[in-house]
Amino acid sequence: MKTKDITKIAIMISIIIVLGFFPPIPISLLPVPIVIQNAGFMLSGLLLGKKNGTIATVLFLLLVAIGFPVLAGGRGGMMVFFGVTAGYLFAYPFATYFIGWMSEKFNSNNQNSWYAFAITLLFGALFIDFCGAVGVSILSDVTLSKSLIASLAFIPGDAIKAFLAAIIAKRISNSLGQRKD
Ligand SMILES: O=C(O)CCCC[C@@H]1SC[C@@H]2NC(=O)N[C@@H]21
Repeated sequence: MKTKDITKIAIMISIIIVLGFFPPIPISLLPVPIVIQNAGFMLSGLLLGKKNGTIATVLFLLLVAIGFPVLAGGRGGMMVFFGVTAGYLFAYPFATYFIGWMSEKFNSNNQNSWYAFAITLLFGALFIDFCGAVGVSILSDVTLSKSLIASLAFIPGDAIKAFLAAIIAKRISNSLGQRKD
């Protein structure tokens, strides 16, 4: 792996950590808060692609697992992977991979923001919210149907994050593309 790739991965992990500084907002419908940090996994796939993006996401989750309090709300440790939000955490690397894979295959350099938005909405929002809702129903006393219906509350916010991630990815890809190094 090149130094450039390692640097990009390190920067992306830092971005995901910084996004975790925004305090989670609890909702009454589910024992799962609104967070900003999930936008980091969208950006990871769009900007770094399937391989490096997934490495960044997995390394971030490893930091969480070994106890660094870098998850939204300052949480960390193995227990979060058995907690009520575990479905979301396990979905994050797959979402990053799918976003990276689809954007590399059909939208190199994130030139078409609408396409980037569509795949980010599909995998970064709907897929994660679905896996998370299934996890909530397994790991709490909320039924699957209630969990799925309540998860609809996340969709507007996650759609806005997907839209912003697509715009940011295009701007960054454009400005890096213009550099001569
Ligand atoms: O930090 C955690 O333990 C995971 C939190 C997961 C929150 C999920 S991510 C998708 C959906 N959108 C949100 O804003 N919150 C939930």
